[in-house]
Amino acid sequence: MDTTYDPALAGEGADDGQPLLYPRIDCRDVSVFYSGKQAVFDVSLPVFDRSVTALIGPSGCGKSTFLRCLNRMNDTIDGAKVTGEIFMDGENINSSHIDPVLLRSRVGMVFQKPNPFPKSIYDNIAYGPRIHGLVDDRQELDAIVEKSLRRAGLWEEVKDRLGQPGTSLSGGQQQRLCIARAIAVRPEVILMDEPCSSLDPIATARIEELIDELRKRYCIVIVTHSMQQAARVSQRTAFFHLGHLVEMGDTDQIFTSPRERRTEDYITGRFG
Ligand SMILES: Nc1ncnc2c1ncn2[C@@H]1O[C@H](COP(=O)(O)OP(=O)(O)OP(=O)(O)O)[C@@H](O)[C@H]1O
Repeated sequence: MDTTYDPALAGEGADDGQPLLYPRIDCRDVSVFYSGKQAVFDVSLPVFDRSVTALIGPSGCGKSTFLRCLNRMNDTIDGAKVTGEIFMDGENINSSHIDPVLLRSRVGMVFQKPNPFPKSIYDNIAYGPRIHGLVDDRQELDAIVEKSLRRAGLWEEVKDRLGQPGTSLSGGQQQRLCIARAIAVRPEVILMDEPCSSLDPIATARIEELIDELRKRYCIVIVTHSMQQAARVSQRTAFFHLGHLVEMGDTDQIFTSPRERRTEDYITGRFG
């Protein structure tokens, strides 16, 4: 499928029966500094809707730092400064009138290590919809909890133990719980920072299947150390090196015929 970025198509549906593919997020000249030291350099890239974008590159190249720009998580880091523009549905998310807490409900995040709240399975999911005022009564809340757990592929495993602590689940189940928690507040975008790095191969395969299912509804951006994972789950791949975006393209193209020598060297294991 051709996903070449065309600003003229932004916000328009495809007319060929293919999934809607337009930039949900458009990053322009994004740089990040930690206490004045630059970690990300002038990165411009589109992030398409209803698809998975993988950020790959050697350790320390700025993948996680860049990911955190997309929901302003760098705001929470002392000394971090972000410049450039990030448009989401045409609005610059760094504008002073954007409420970062609301933004983070639209742009959910799943971390490396599953981090369920010290609450029941039910309350892990119910917490977000409650504080964001998304529900009027218990019935509606029950429905959101069930729907989110179903979408995260966890419902059948936990429906009879919703009152038990989220931390009583296995690592893979906890990660699916965290994904369900992100989904519960009806995000448009889901950011995942190495979501499988603490999981065994079976739990990893389960999360990868889930990501593939979720991409039909959401815009997903994933940081991964695993090139195999990027190749399996993503449709677009961005390769970072030393804080620079070296190359971005359709995942097939990046892995079979990269344009840049540095990308080729990385994916063929010559460095990294
Ligand atoms: N909170 C921070 N304070 C200061 N420097 C930071 C901070 N977080 C990251 N950095 C620096 O920014 C650069 C990019 O780090 P980042 O974690 O984004 O890279 P990464 O590609 O995600 O690495 P990894 O794959 O190892 O997780 C590194 O030089 C790192 O040391």
